[in-house]
Amino acid sequence: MSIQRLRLKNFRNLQDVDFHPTPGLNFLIGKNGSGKTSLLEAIYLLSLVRSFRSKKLKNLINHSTSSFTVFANFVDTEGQVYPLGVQRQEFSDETEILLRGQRPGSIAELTAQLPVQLINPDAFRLLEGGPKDRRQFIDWGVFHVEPSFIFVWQRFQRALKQRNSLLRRGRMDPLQLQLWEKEIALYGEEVTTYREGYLEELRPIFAHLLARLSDIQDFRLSFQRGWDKNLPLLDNLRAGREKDLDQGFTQSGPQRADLRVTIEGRAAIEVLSRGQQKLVVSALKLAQGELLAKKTGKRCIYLIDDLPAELDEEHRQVFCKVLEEQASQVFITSVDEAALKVDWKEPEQNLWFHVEQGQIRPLS
Ligand SMILES: Nc1ncnc2c1ncn2[C@@H]1O[C@H](COP(=O)(O)OP(=O)(O)OP(=O)(O)O)[C@@H](O)[C@H]1O
Repeated sequence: MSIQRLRLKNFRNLQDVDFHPTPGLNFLIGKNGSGKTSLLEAIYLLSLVRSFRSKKLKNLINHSTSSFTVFANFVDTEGQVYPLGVQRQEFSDETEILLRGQRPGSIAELTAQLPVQLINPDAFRLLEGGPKDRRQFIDWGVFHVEPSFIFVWQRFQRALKQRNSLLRRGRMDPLQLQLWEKEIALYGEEVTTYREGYLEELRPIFAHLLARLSDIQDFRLSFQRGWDKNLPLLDNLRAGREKDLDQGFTQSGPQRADLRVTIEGRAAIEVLSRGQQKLVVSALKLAQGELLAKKTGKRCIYLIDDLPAELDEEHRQVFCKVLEEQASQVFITSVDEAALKVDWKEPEQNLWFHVEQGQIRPLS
Protein backbone atom coordinates (compact mmCIF):
# COMPACT_ATOMS: atom_id res chain seq x y z
CA MET A 1 0.00 0.00 0.00
CA SER A 2 1.20 3.49 -0.67
CA ILE A 3 -0.06 7.02 -0.92
CA GLN A 4 0.23 8.49 -4.36
CA ARG A 5 -1.15 11.92 -3.59
CA LEU A 6 -2.09 13.66 -0.36
CA ARG A 7 -4.18 16.82 -0.22
CA LEU A 8 -4.66 18.69 3.01
CA LYS A 9 -6.89 21.63 3.76
CA ASN A 10 -6.64 23.41 7.09
CA PHE A 11 -5.08 20.49 8.91
CA ARG A 12 -3.20 22.09 11.83
CA ASN A 13 -0.71 24.50 10.21
CA LEU A 14 -0.91 22.68 6.85
CA GLN A 15 -3.50 24.93 5.29
CA ASP A 16 -3.20 24.00 1.66
CA VAL A 17 -0.94 21.09 0.76
CA ASP A 18 -0.81 19.03 -2.42
CA PHE A 19 1.88 16.43 -1.85
CA HIS A 20 3.07 13.74 -4.28
CA PRO A 21 5.26 11.26 -2.39
CA THR A 22 7.25 8.37 -3.84
CA PRO A 23 6.20 4.78 -2.98
CA GLY A 24 9.68 4.44 -1.42
CA LEU A 25 11.43 6.70 1.06
CA ASN A 26 10.20 10.24 1.63
CA PHE A 27 12.27 12.63 3.73
CA LEU A 28 10.63 15.62 5.35
CA ILE A 29 13.17 18.13 6.55
CA GLY A 30 12.24 21.28 8.42
CA LYS A 31 12.68 23.40 11.50
CA ASN A 32 10.80 22.86 14.75
CA GLY A 33 7.15 23.77 14.32
CA SER A 34 7.25 23.69 10.52
CA GLY A 35 4.57 20.97 10.17
CA LYS A 36 6.48 17.68 9.75
CA THR A 37 4.71 15.77 12.51
CA SER A 38 1.38 17.19 11.35
CA LEU A 39 1.94 15.59 7.96
CA LEU A 40 2.56 12.19 9.59
CA GLU A 41 -0.50 12.78 11.74
CA ALA A 42 -2.64 13.34 8.63
CA ILE A 43 -1.52 9.99 7.14
CA TYR A 44 -2.13 8.24 10.48
CA LEU A 45 -5.60 9.77 10.57
CA LEU A 46 -6.42 8.26 7.18
CA SER A 47 -5.75 4.80 8.56
CA LEU A 48 -7.24 5.02 12.04
CA VAL A 49 -9.45 8.13 12.06
CA ARG A 50 -7.68 9.31 15.19
CA SER A 51 -4.60 11.27 16.06
CA PHE A 52 -1.54 10.05 17.93
CA ARG A 53 -1.28 13.28 19.89
CA SER A 54 -4.75 14.79 20.33
CA LYS A 55 -7.78 13.12 21.87
CA LYS A 56 -10.18 15.34 19.96
CA LEU A 57 -10.10 15.58 16.20
CA LYS A 58 -11.44 19.12 16.49
CA ASN A 59 -8.00 20.16 17.74
CA LEU A 60 -6.57 19.29 14.35
CA ILE A 61 -8.65 21.98 12.61
CA ASN A 62 -6.54 25.00 11.72
CA HIS A 63 -7.23 27.69 14.30
CA SER A 64 -8.36 30.20 11.70
CA THR A 65 -11.03 27.94 10.19
CA SER A 66 -13.85 25.57 11.16
CA SER A 67 -13.06 22.34 9.29
CA PHE A 68 -10.23 20.26 7.91
CA THR A 69 -10.02 17.83 4.99
CA VAL A 70 -7.46 15.10 4.46
CA PHE A 71 -7.72 13.46 1.08
CA ALA A 72 -5.52 10.80 -0.49
CA ASN A 73 -5.22 8.62 -3.53
CA PHE A 74 -3.78 5.35 -2.35
CA VAL A 75 -2.51 2.35 -4.26
CA ASP A 76 -3.57 -1.12 -3.12
CA THR A 77 -1.70 -4.43 -3.51
CA GLU A 78 -3.12 -4.93 -7.03
CA GLY A 79 -1.86 -1.52 -8.10
CA GLN A 80 -5.39 -0.05 -8.19
CA VAL A 81 -5.69 3.58 -7.14
CA TYR A 82 -8.52 4.55 -4.78
CA PRO A 83 -9.65 7.80 -3.18
CA LEU A 84 -9.96 8.16 0.57
CA GLY A 85 -11.05 11.29 2.42
CA VAL A 86 -11.63 12.33 6.02
CA GLN A 87 -13.32 15.58 6.91
CA ARG A 88 -14.16 17.14 10.25
CA GLN A 89 -16.27 20.21 10.99
CA GLU A 90 -15.91 22.14 14.20
CA PHE A 91 -19.62 22.22 15.00
CA SER A 92 -20.44 18.62 14.26
CA ASP A 93 -19.74 15.50 16.28
CA GLU A 94 -19.39 13.40 13.17
CA THR A 95 -16.30 12.72 11.14
CA GLU A 96 -17.09 12.22 7.50
CA ILE A 97 -15.18 9.41 5.83
CA LEU A 98 -15.34 8.41 2.21
CA LEU A 99 -13.52 5.31 0.99
CA ARG A 100 -13.82 4.71 -2.76
CA GLY A 101 -16.70 7.17 -2.78
CA GLN A 102 -18.65 5.38 -0.04
CA ARG A 103 -18.93 5.49 3.73
CA PRO A 104 -17.00 2.51 5.11
CA GLY A 105 -18.98 0.10 7.32
CA SER A 106 -16.45 0.53 10.12
CA ILE A 107 -13.09 2.11 10.89
CA ALA A 108 -11.64 -1.41 10.93
CA GLU A 109 -12.45 -1.60 7.22
CA LEU A 110 -10.39 1.51 6.64
CA THR A 111 -7.51 0.34 8.82
CA ALA A 112 -7.39 -2.96 6.96
CA GLN A 113 -7.04 -1.05 3.69
CA LEU A 114 -4.24 1.18 4.85
CA PRO A 115 -2.03 -0.35 7.55
CA VAL A 116 0.21 2.27 9.13
CA GLN A 117 3.06 1.84 11.62
CA LEU A 118 4.23 4.80 13.64
CA ILE A 119 7.69 5.08 15.19
CA ASN A 120 7.82 8.23 17.31
CA PRO A 121 8.70 9.05 20.94
CA ASP A 122 5.36 7.50 22.02
CA ALA A 123 6.52 4.18 20.58
CA PHE A 124 8.73 3.81 23.67
CA ARG A 125 5.50 3.05 25.51
CA LEU A 126 5.80 -0.45 24.09
CA LEU A 127 8.59 -0.99 26.62
CA GLU A 128 7.91 1.52 29.37
CA GLY A 129 4.10 1.73 29.25
CA GLY A 130 1.52 -0.63 30.67
CA PRO A 131 0.39 -4.02 29.30
CA LYS A 132 -2.40 -2.32 27.33
CA ASP A 133 0.14 -0.81 24.92
CA ARG A 134 1.69 -4.22 24.34
CA ARG A 135 -1.69 -5.91 23.88
CA GLN A 136 -2.54 -3.27 21.29
CA PHE A 137 0.75 -4.02 19.56
CA ILE A 138 -0.02 -7.75 19.33
CA ASP A 139 -3.63 -7.18 18.34
CA TRP A 140 -2.63 -4.74 15.58
CA GLY A 141 -0.62 -7.57 14.05
CA VAL A 142 -3.23 -10.28 14.48
CA PHE A 143 -5.97 -8.02 13.15
CA HIS A 144 -4.06 -7.39 9.93
CA VAL A 145 -3.14 -11.01 9.22
CA GLU A 146 -6.19 -12.90 10.52
CA PRO A 147 -9.45 -11.58 9.02
CA SER A 148 -11.65 -13.44 11.55
CA PHE A 149 -9.80 -12.08 14.60
CA ILE A 150 -11.92 -8.92 14.83
CA PHE A 151 -15.12 -10.96 15.12
CA VAL A 152 -13.71 -13.17 17.89
CA TRP A 153 -12.18 -10.20 19.71
CA GLN A 154 -15.44 -8.23 19.63
CA ARG A 155 -17.39 -11.22 20.95
CA PHE A 156 -14.90 -11.63 23.76
CA GLN A 157 -15.07 -7.92 24.66
CA ARG A 158 -18.85 -7.97 24.69
CA ALA A 159 -19.03 -10.97 27.01
CA LEU A 160 -16.40 -9.49 29.32
CA LYS A 161 -18.34 -6.23 29.53
CA GLN A 162 -21.50 -8.12 30.45
CA ARG A 163 -19.80 -10.13 33.19
CA ASN A 164 -18.15 -6.99 34.59
CA SER A 165 -21.47 -5.22 34.61
CA LEU A 166 -23.04 -8.09 36.63
CA LEU A 167 -20.09 -8.01 39.03
CA ARG A 168 -20.37 -4.26 39.51
CA ARG A 169 -24.03 -4.53 40.34
CA GLY A 170 -23.02 -7.12 42.91
CA ARG A 171 -25.57 -9.55 41.58
CA MET A 172 -24.50 -13.14 41.32
CA ASP A 173 -27.29 -14.50 39.19
CA PRO A 174 -25.53 -17.84 38.61
CA LEU A 175 -27.30 -18.57 35.34
CA GLN A 176 -26.45 -15.26 33.74
CA LEU A 177 -22.94 -15.37 35.07
CA GLN A 178 -22.46 -18.87 33.70
CA LEU A 179 -23.68 -17.80 30.32
CA TRP A 180 -21.20 -14.94 29.99
CA GLU A 181 -18.38 -16.97 31.47
CA LYS A 182 -18.87 -19.63 28.81
CA GLU A 183 -18.81 -16.95 26.15
CA ILE A 184 -15.69 -15.29 27.62
CA ALA A 185 -13.95 -18.66 27.81
CA LEU A 186 -14.90 -19.64 24.26
CA TYR A 187 -13.79 -16.44 22.58
CA GLY A 188 -11.06 -15.63 25.12
CA GLU A 189 -9.25 -18.91 24.45
CA GLU A 190 -9.53 -18.21 20.74
CA VAL A 191 -8.16 -14.66 21.09
CA THR A 192 -5.22 -16.15 22.98
CA THR A 193 -4.57 -18.84 20.39
CA TYR A 194 -4.45 -16.13 17.72
CA ARG A 195 -2.08 -14.01 19.81
CA GLU A 196 0.24 -16.93 20.59
CA GLY A 197 0.32 -18.07 16.97
CA TYR A 198 1.08 -14.56 15.80
CA LEU A 199 3.95 -14.10 18.24
CA GLU A 200 5.38 -17.46 17.26
CA GLU A 201 5.74 -16.18 13.72
CA LEU A 202 6.90 -12.72 14.76
CA ARG A 203 9.78 -13.85 17.02
CA PRO A 204 12.25 -15.04 14.36
CA ILE A 205 11.60 -11.98 12.16
CA PHE A 206 12.12 -9.70 15.16
CA ALA A 207 15.31 -11.57 16.14
CA HIS A 208 16.71 -11.17 12.65
CA LEU A 209 15.92 -7.45 12.51
CA LEU A 210 17.25 -6.78 15.98
CA ALA A 211 20.51 -8.51 15.09
CA ARG A 212 20.78 -6.24 12.03
CA LEU A 213 20.02 -3.10 14.00
CA SER A 214 22.03 -3.70 17.16
CA ASP A 215 24.33 -6.05 19.02
CA ILE A 216 21.80 -6.67 21.80
CA GLN A 217 22.11 -10.31 22.84
CA ASP A 218 20.06 -12.77 24.78
CA PHE A 219 16.66 -11.09 24.57
CA ARG A 220 13.32 -12.83 24.99
CA LEU A 221 9.78 -11.98 24.03
CA SER A 222 7.58 -13.93 26.38
CA PHE A 223 3.84 -13.88 26.20
CA GLN A 224 1.71 -13.96 29.33
CA ARG A 225 -1.80 -14.87 28.41
CA GLY A 226 -3.46 -13.30 31.44
CA TRP A 227 -4.54 -16.29 33.50
CA ASP A 228 -3.15 -19.38 35.22
CA LYS A 229 -1.80 -21.47 32.37
CA ASN A 230 -2.49 -24.73 34.17
CA LEU A 231 -6.23 -24.16 34.03
CA PRO A 232 -8.71 -23.61 31.20
CA LEU A 233 -10.06 -20.05 31.20
CA LEU A 234 -13.54 -21.23 32.19
CA ASP A 235 -12.24 -22.90 35.36
CA ASN A 236 -10.25 -19.77 36.16
CA LEU A 237 -13.32 -17.60 35.87
CA ARG A 238 -15.38 -19.90 38.06
CA ALA A 239 -12.65 -20.14 40.68
CA GLY A 240 -12.23 -16.37 40.71
CA ARG A 241 -15.90 -15.42 41.12
CA GLU A 242 -15.75 -14.38 44.77
CA LYS A 243 -12.61 -12.31 44.31
CA ASP A 244 -13.97 -10.73 41.14
CA LEU A 245 -17.17 -9.82 42.94
CA ASP A 246 -15.12 -8.10 45.65
CA GLN A 247 -13.19 -6.07 43.08
CA GLY A 248 -16.15 -5.50 40.77
CA PHE A 249 -14.36 -6.68 37.62
CA THR A 250 -12.88 -9.78 35.99
CA GLN A 251 -9.30 -10.19 37.10
CA SER A 252 -8.04 -12.93 34.84
CA GLY A 253 -8.30 -13.51 31.12
CA PRO A 254 -6.92 -12.20 27.82
CA GLN A 255 -7.71 -8.61 28.94
CA ARG A 256 -4.74 -9.02 31.31
CA ALA A 257 -2.32 -10.46 28.75
CA ASP A 258 1.14 -8.97 28.39
CA LEU A 259 4.29 -9.29 26.37
CA ARG A 260 7.48 -9.23 28.41
CA VAL A 261 10.62 -8.07 26.63
CA THR A 262 13.67 -9.16 28.60
CA ILE A 263 17.42 -9.00 28.09
CA GLU A 264 19.39 -11.63 29.98
CA GLY A 265 16.33 -12.20 32.12
CA ARG A 266 15.87 -8.53 33.08
CA ALA A 267 13.14 -6.17 31.85
CA ALA A 268 14.46 -4.43 28.71
CA ILE A 269 13.43 -1.06 30.08
CA GLU A 270 15.77 -1.55 33.07
CA VAL A 271 18.91 -2.42 31.10
CA LEU A 272 18.80 -0.74 27.71
CA SER A 273 19.94 2.77 26.86
CA ARG A 274 17.44 5.11 25.22
CA GLY A 275 19.00 4.52 21.80
CA GLN A 276 18.90 0.75 22.27
CA GLN A 277 15.26 0.98 23.34
CA LYS A 278 14.50 2.83 20.13
CA LEU A 279 16.16 0.05 18.14
CA VAL A 280 14.19 -2.67 19.96
CA VAL A 281 10.89 -0.86 19.47
CA SER A 282 11.71 -0.21 15.82
CA ALA A 283 12.67 -3.86 15.27
CA LEU A 284 9.32 -4.91 16.77
CA LYS A 285 7.38 -2.60 14.47
CA LEU A 286 9.41 -3.42 11.38
CA ALA A 287 8.94 -7.12 12.17
CA GLN A 288 5.17 -6.58 12.16
CA GLY A 289 5.43 -5.00 8.72
CA GLU A 290 7.50 -7.89 7.39
CA LEU A 291 5.12 -10.48 8.75
CA LEU A 292 2.18 -8.62 7.28
CA ALA A 293 3.85 -8.60 3.86
CA LYS A 294 4.76 -12.29 4.14
CA LYS A 295 1.23 -13.37 5.09
CA THR A 296 -0.93 -11.03 3.02
CA GLY A 297 1.25 -9.34 0.41
CA LYS A 298 0.29 -5.97 1.95
CA ARG A 299 3.02 -3.52 2.82
CA CYS A 300 2.33 -1.11 5.61
CA ILE A 301 3.26 2.56 5.50
CA TYR A 302 5.91 3.60 8.03
CA LEU A 303 5.78 6.99 9.69
CA ILE A 304 9.05 7.73 11.45
CA ASP A 305 9.15 10.96 13.39
CA ASP A 306 12.61 12.36 14.06
CA LEU A 307 14.55 9.32 12.92
CA PRO A 308 17.99 10.60 14.02
CA ALA A 309 16.88 11.29 17.62
CA GLU A 310 18.67 9.07 20.17
CA LEU A 311 20.79 7.30 17.51
CA ASP A 312 24.51 7.69 16.81
CA GLU A 313 25.77 7.80 13.24
CA GLU A 314 26.49 4.09 12.99
CA HIS A 315 23.01 3.11 14.15
CA ARG A 316 21.36 5.76 11.98
CA GLN A 317 23.14 4.26 8.98
CA VAL A 318 22.06 0.72 9.72
CA PHE A 319 18.48 1.78 10.56
CA CYS A 320 18.23 3.57 7.22
CA LYS A 321 19.61 0.53 5.37
CA VAL A 322 17.03 -1.72 7.02
CA LEU A 323 14.26 0.71 6.07
CA GLU A 324 15.44 0.71 2.48
CA GLU A 325 15.15 -3.10 2.41
CA GLN A 326 11.54 -3.05 3.57
CA ALA A 327 10.28 -2.04 0.11
CA SER A 328 7.55 -0.09 1.88
CA GLN A 329 6.49 3.51 1.66
CA VAL A 330 8.24 5.40 4.43
CA PHE A 331 7.87 8.98 5.65
CA ILE A 332 10.85 10.12 7.70
CA THR A 333 11.10 13.48 9.45
CA SER A 334 14.18 15.26 10.72
CA VAL A 335 15.26 18.78 11.58
CA ASP A 336 18.69 17.97 10.24
CA GLU A 337 19.16 16.96 6.63
CA ALA A 338 22.82 16.03 7.15
CA ALA A 339 21.87 13.41 9.76
CA LEU A 340 20.10 11.44 7.01
CA LYS A 341 22.82 11.70 4.42
CA VAL A 342 23.47 8.01 4.39
CA ASP A 343 25.08 5.77 1.82
CA TRP A 344 21.70 4.96 0.21
CA LYS A 345 21.62 2.03 -2.19
CA GLU A 346 19.31 3.71 -4.65
CA PRO A 347 19.38 7.42 -3.83
CA GLU A 348 17.56 8.33 -7.03
CA GLN A 349 14.46 6.50 -5.70
CA ASN A 350 14.27 8.70 -2.61
CA LEU A 351 12.42 11.99 -2.48
CA TRP A 352 13.46 14.86 -0.23
CA PHE A 353 11.09 17.62 0.84
CA HIS A 354 11.48 20.82 2.74
CA VAL A 355 8.71 21.66 5.20
CA GLU A 356 8.47 25.34 6.04
CA GLN A 357 5.60 27.16 7.70
CA GLY A 358 3.08 24.58 6.58
CA GLN A 359 4.34 24.38 2.99
CA ILE A 360 5.96 21.28 1.49
CA ARG A 361 8.35 21.70 -1.41
CA PRO A 362 10.88 19.42 -3.09
CA LEU A 363 14.28 20.01 -1.56
CA SER A 364 16.69 21.29 -4.16
N1 LIG B 1 -4.94 23.48 15.14
C1 LIG B 1 -3.85 24.18 14.76
N2 LIG B 1 -3.97 25.25 13.92
C2 LIG B 1 -2.88 25.94 13.51
N3 LIG B 1 -1.63 25.62 13.86
C3 LIG B 1 -1.45 24.57 14.70
C4 LIG B 1 -2.55 23.80 15.17
N4 LIG B 1 -2.07 22.82 15.98
C5 LIG B 1 -0.73 22.99 16.00
N5 LIG B 1 -0.36 24.04 15.23
C6 LIG B 1 1.00 24.51 14.93
O1 LIG B 1 1.50 23.77 13.84
C7 LIG B 1 2.90 23.83 13.84
C8 LIG B 1 3.46 22.50 13.34
O2 LIG B 1 3.58 21.56 14.39
P1 LIG B 1 4.33 20.16 14.14
O3 LIG B 1 4.27 19.47 15.43
O4 LIG B 1 3.77 19.52 12.95
O5 LIG B 1 5.81 20.67 13.84
P2 LIG B 1 7.13 19.82 13.55
O6 LIG B 1 7.67 20.31 12.24
O7 LIG B 1 6.88 18.37 13.68
O8 LIG B 1 8.06 20.32 14.74
P3 LIG B 1 9.17 19.56 15.65
O9 LIG B 1 10.39 19.42 14.79
O10 LIG B 1 9.38 20.53 16.76
O11 LIG B 1 8.60 18.27 16.10
C9 LIG B 1 3.32 24.24 15.24
O12 LIG B 1 3.85 25.55 15.16
C10 LIG B 1 2.03 24.26 16.01
O13 LIG B 1 1.98 25.27 16.97
